[in-house]
Amino acid sequence: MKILVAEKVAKEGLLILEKDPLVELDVKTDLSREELLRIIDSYEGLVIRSATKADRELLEAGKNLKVVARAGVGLDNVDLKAASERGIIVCNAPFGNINSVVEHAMALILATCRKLVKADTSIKGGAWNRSIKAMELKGKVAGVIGLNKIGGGVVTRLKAFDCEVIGCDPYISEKRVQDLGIRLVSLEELIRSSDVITVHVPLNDETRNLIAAPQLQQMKDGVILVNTARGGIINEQDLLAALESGKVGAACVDVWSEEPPQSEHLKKLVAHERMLAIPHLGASSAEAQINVSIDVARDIVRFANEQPMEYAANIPRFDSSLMGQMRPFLRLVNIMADFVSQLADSNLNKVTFTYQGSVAEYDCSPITVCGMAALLNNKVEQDVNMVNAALIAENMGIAVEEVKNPAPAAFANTVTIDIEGPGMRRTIVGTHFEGQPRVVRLRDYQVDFAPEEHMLVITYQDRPGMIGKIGQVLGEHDINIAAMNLGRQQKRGEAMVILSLDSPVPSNVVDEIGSVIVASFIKYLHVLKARPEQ
Ligand SMILES: NC(=O)c1ccc[n+]([C@@H]2O[C@H](COP(=O)([O-])OP(=O)(O)OC[C@H]3O[C@@H](n4cnc5c(N)ncnc54)[C@H](O)[C@@H]3O)[C@@H](O)[C@H]2O)c1
Ligand SMILES: O=C(O)CC[C@@H](O)C(=O)O
Repeated sequence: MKILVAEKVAKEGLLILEKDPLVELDVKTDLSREELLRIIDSYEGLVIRSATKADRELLEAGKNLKVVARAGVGLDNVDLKAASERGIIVCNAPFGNINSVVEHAMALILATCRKLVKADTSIKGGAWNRSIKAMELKGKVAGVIGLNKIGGGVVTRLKAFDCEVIGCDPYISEKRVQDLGIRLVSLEELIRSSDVITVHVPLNDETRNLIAAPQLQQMKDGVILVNTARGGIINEQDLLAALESGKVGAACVDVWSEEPPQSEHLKKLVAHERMLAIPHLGASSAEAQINVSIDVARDIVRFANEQPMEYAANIPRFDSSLMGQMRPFLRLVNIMADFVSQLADSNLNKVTFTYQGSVAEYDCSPITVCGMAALLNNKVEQDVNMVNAALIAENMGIAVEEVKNPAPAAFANTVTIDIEGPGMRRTIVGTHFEGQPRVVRLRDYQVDFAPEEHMLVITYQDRPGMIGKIGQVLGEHDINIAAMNLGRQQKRGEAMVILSLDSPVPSNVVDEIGSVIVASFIKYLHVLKARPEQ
């Protein structure tokens, strides 16, 4: 798998990639956008930081791309929708640089309160200005917007400075707020009451311009504002105006809507005397760079080795503590979907995944998506995976339903896939027994077989000698039967036989068996997903 590392990442991660025999590594960190667009189609993986825009244009040019790894937290420079449509997995390193940014935010809050940069510039200019007045945090109100990883870390540090910390985050749990031990307030209240405001939310349509002229207007006179999250969350033009009017006492910005800042208003903002301007250095500690580089490298190696990735952002995944328990169901549903999709010869209108037993107590969406991917892979030209399965089903007008029933049934846990199309319905029920996937119902027949790579499914009118005839035809063509399962509802009624074979069954042999026993249905299935795991 050819991987392009397009931005500088720490050597610790590169070493991990170099060591993996399945990875071929190219480190090219000085490419222009045009050069990158020209060569990207020869790579299956791309590693970036925040400077490379993995937008639709780049992802479309990367015809062979399978994974884009962002060595850092923010995914705002990656078009997740475009990646998902193309089945490209996007992963990041959501934890590796958190501590670095938390400490950075604290350093900037303190440096701004203490006017340290002004003091430094003044003494370096030969002055001895002891009239520079700082503001203490003690006794002040510090407002933290966004209370998860970085915001939460900033809250804990701020509390050590004896200030009242208040926070705003409409999506955080009560438990998290209790653990942080702060007062949760509305954005309006935070804005009105805080002496210092620090921003830690992602940049998206909801948070772009979260703080603009109307909010700045409601703030306390002389408020201190710090943004280490993303440029654009605080409207930069409005911030400049508020600094100029004196409404904002001082500001510190680490992240910019344009990096590096080029436009006139940004240059003016950078140059403002009460602005501490930083060139996006939140994650630039030695420790953070090693962490994120290792995190993305490990995920790429997992991907190359067909192991579940830890930090894939556009694949539904289990909590890592559940992975061991749930992985057998992924294999089971993969095999069942591969099997049953080959029994359906018309378009699909609806697919229902039913989970019965204790498995239904968990989030089953990763199993459903995995099953949909296996189903659709047999139906469409495009390569379908867990990233694009839901989108492709939606585009094809296939309704996907998930039903969960935790009540115990005959088997500890079962998965049922019902597929429906015009005048067609197929049902398969599976479980795993002693660690092996088994099919326990097909249509309305109770069966019990372990799916294998080569299988024959036949229904016919039950009468003596039929099994012998099937065996004879297969024998004449040197096809060995590995296992046989017979399902029947009543004596001499319709019977279903499912054969596992050691080799493929050519279509002329299928036709011959069909005519010898006058089969009402016969189909050879090549169940690729049932191949033994490596
Ligand atoms: N300066 C840097 O170098 C650097 C490095 C890493 C991350 N970051 C940025 O820091 C920010 C925070 O990162 P994180 O890892 O803590 O993210 P996170 O996803 O862990 O937390 C974000 C929090 O913001 C909350 N939120 C979302 N919308 C909100 C809204 N409208 N109002 C209030 N809260 C809202 C979410 O509920 C969540 O709790 C991101 O923008 C990220 O890109 C910057
Ligand atoms: O790559 C960087 O240094 C910036 C990273 C940071 O903004 C992030 O989102 O993790």
